[in-house]
Amino acid sequence: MTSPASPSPTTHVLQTALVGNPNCGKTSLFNQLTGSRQKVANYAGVTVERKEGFFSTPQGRPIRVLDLPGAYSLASTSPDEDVTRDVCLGQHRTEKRPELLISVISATNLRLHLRFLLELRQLEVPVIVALNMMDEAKRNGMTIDIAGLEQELGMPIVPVISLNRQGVQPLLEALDRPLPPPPKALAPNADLHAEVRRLLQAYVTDRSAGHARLVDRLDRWFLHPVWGPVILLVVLFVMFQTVFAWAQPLMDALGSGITMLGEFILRPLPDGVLRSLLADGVIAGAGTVIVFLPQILVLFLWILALEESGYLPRAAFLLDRVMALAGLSGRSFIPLLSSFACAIPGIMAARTIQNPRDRLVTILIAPLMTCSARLPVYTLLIGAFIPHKTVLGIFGIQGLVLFGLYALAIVSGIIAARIMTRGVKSEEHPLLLELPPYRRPNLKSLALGLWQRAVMFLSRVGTIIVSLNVLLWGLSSFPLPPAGATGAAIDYSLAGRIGHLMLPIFAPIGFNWQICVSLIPGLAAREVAVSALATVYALGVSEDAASAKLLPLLSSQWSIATALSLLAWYVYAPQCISTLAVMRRETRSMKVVLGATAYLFGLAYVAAFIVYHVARAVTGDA
Ligand SMILES: Nc1nc2c(ncn2[C@@H]2O[C@H](COP(=O)(O)OP(=O)(O)OP(=O)(O)O)[C@@H](O)[C@H]2O)c(=O)[nH]1
Ligand SMILES: [Mg+2]
Repeated sequence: MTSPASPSPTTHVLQTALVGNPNCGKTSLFNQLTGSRQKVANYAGVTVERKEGFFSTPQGRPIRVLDLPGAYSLASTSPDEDVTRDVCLGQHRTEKRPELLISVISATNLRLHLRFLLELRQLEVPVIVALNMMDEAKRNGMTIDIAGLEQELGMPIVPVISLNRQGVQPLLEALDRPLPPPPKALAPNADLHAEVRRLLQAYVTDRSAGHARLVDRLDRWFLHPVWGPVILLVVLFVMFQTVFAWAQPLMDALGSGITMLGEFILRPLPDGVLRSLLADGVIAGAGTVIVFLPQILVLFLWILALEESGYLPRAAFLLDRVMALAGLSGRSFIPLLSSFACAIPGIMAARTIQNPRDRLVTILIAPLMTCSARLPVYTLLIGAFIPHKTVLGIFGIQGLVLFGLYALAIVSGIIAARIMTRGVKSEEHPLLLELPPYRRPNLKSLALGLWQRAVMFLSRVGTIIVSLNVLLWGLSSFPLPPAGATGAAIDYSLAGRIGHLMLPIFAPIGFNWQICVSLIPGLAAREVAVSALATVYALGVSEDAASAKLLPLLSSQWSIATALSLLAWYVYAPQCISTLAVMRRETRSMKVVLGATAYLFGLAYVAAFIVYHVARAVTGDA
């Protein structure tokens, strides 16, 4: 990654690294300095890898800065903290030891953060202290004698607010001054806790009691043994209801827009291969997936707001007992929760788990958590087969079914983890989780986060989805049917034949050959199954494909048992190459990847089989 100020090769580039406790604002500071947009959220353990960036000071000094995972001390206990320790001690495989450490500490949590700062003194590397979150400190009525503390610690301290560029200006100016000398190391047997207490007493006046009371009052509700879980359930429930309710009008508008655009593009084209490629391959494929953008954005609006609010670690704390049912600890909660956005960051977040067994099991069940790529498949099938009605006046049945699919995945994950951890005794250690302050989500960063998601989704549609779909279109259009053939052309194509060949395996779970065809490109990425179905069905019908809507087609051609079976398949099937690749990278074991693939496909098949046959018995379908 390069920032606007990539240095010229001849000048010396100062090597620096941001070091500090988790959640003190290192990545926020990194983003302000370098203009990048790395992930920031209000809980410990967001950054799990080092990230590099470049910038220059107001006087033009070129600087390379590393954003490091948060650590509580240099005695690392998990794979993410290893990176920080190795870089600081100069033991990292590829990173040289930084010439300057920028120690980030939060003014609102000095008791914890000063301890790590004191530990850095033994490194004998120059340190500049970025005293972050000065806005909150001021709001809470804290006063800090910066000059006094600076003198005592022997390191320059600059107050910063990492929420905007202006707030980090003091640090930029400090970086223009000559490097400070390395601070003097403390005596090897010094009591760091006692030292921190002394420093706080001498230099900090904390009047944030009122603020602390507010946090306590909120925690009394959110962490309450009965109300806590009730609130969590209500939050999740409302979230899934709104995914349907808020997004629907936008999806309808987007759908009509795409149909109009398609007609506009296709009108001048004569019948033939080009028209079919555009209509059945590109427009039917990309169009059917793009309409899901509003739903994905509503889901992410919730996720981003929850991440920033400080609520997530509280939910993890509440669910510690539920996680114990799975043989795991609350530590696995955030990696698993991240997997609801996408399993890839979820699997990477498992680096924050110290216990290797818990880490592996978390990685293995992360793909079961319902990632956002499943949403198009779920919504399409729910839209086609589940009536758009409400029960008890307010709960949409469609939202309920969606909630049910998420719940099924969670319950399955717990059972799978339970089985995997059976017989292997976990070292019992109590859950130690840092509860961050509550914070009102910042509208600008929410908007920015949503924008990034939208760009990511659309570029996925524009690249992987369209290209796979064009490939599928080719396979479904050629070879052309023999002269005088009567059936649909796709029956004679390569894809049609492959679909028919696969049928004996999938017929017992109610899949038809069209679904079989869509499963193949759907192996690369889940949403592709939707665009692939659109193409296969568009090519199979005689009227103009752009007007052939997938939803009514499915509801008229599939039985509800088939639809439910496919939904069950999608709860489990590991249809995402990138997830498997990240699993391989994080566990460094092909055996784990193959095992995970086998167990997930096995589960998918069994679940689809049961659902199909039960649904047929219930609906009286022949
Ligand atoms: N009010 C306020 N909030 C801040 C400031 N700097 C960061 N934050 C918030 O603090 C939280 C943590 O920020 P991050 O930048 O993700 O922290 P980090 O140190 O990189 O955390 P890890 O990667 O988990 O170690 C987020 O909610 C930020 O929005 C600040 O100066 N003022
Ligand atoms: Mg970070």
